[in-house]
Amino acid sequence: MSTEDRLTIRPTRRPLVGHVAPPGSKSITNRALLLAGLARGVSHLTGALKSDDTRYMADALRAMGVTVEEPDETSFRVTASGELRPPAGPLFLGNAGTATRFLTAAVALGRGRYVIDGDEHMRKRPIKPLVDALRRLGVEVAAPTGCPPVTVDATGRFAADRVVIDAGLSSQYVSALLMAGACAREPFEIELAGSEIGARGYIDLTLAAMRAFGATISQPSPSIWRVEPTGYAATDYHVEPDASAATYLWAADVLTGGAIDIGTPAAAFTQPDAMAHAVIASFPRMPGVIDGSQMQDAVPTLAVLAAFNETPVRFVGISNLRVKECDRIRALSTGLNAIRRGLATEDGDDLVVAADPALAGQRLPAAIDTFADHRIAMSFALAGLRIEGITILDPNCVAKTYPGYWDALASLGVGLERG
Ligand SMILES: O=C(O)C1=C[C@@H](OP(=O)(O)O)[C@@H](O)[C@H](O)C1
Ligand SMILES: C=C(OP(=O)(O)O)C(=O)O
Repeated sequence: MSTEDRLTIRPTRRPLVGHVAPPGSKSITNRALLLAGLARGVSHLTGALKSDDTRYMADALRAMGVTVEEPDETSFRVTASGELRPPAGPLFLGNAGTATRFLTAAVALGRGRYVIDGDEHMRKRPIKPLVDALRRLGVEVAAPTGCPPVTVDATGRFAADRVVIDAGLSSQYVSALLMAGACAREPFEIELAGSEIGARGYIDLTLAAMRAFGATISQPSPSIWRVEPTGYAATDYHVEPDASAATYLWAADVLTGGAIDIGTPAAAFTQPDAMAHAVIASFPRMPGVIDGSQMQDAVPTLAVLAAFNETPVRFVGISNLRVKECDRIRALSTGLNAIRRGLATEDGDDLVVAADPALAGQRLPAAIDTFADHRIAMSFALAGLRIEGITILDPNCVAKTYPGYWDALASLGVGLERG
């Protein structure tokens, strides 16, 4: 392993104080990029995230004939014809779940062959429910493993005007169908199989972005959405900061008794992970049971914070953390137990964190395997603020959604040692 592949955090002896703005929201940037790519005309996106996940989306759109320019570090100018042309080769989307799922549905209304592929992690993340739904809509789709690569042979239309989808594994399947739906020829209905869906807030983000690009959606019942066949209108769109990224800064603040100003009040976020702010604010008296289903990407942050809580915390409603960038329940229990054996237990799909405020100030050398998962890297860095000897392996994986994370910690005075 090269020295670039490990980063040791030096515990901070003083409260972290300063101003650090999280980057633009990954979820909203990738929605806005796609919708701008499906619109006819020129859209300007500001406040956007530039990271691996959004680069994969932008490059995929470019490969399909959309002009995506980058006037500055937080803006995109997207010029599109309203059609995604078949690319010359497979679209490689790394481990970007949003780009992979959203594009799979969007290209199903293109004309020709599109191959959606990703890295070895993405090739283990399920997409079968979305593929099956597209097949029921008459689209020729093949995904032999139930995960990418996905080959779509599209004819420009859906053969049916409604589809039922099981979104138990990922809400992104519903968001993908909703965004594609406005480009169908007829009004299009999407119904959830079962009323449960993790992180419904992501569907609300999708609807808000679609409406900003001119779509009309109604909701005849909590589990049915009707999308009118309006297509999309190019527009100027501002992306709010990333709430999941904000959770690390909120947690760093309470862990060090600091005063970190992230520039956006928690109540101003529209993303689901902003719900984690109230839980973080309750530290060191976090609740005994935390339902992570509606703020899934914040669970790694909360789980590492829980290690320093006054009382144990059980995380429930998190089963689909097993099919994120890695099996996050396993990665969290592995990392916490590497710090101190017995600190975390997997109980079925629950994660139980045995809190121990006395961890703070100790030297407990641990090399944290991040499993190439940005959120595992970013959350375990929080442990390093209070415990001496925490080394993050593969720290550059934060580039998926927050390339400036280590610089942000350094700007607050956190000591970081490469190698
Ligand atoms: O729609 C979105 O932008 C997202 C939905 C969630 O995924 P699932 O719907 O797969 O749970 C979340 O974990 C992911 O980071 C972003
Ligand atoms: C689950 C995540 O990402 P995605 O599904 O978009 O790859 C995440 O960012 O935590």
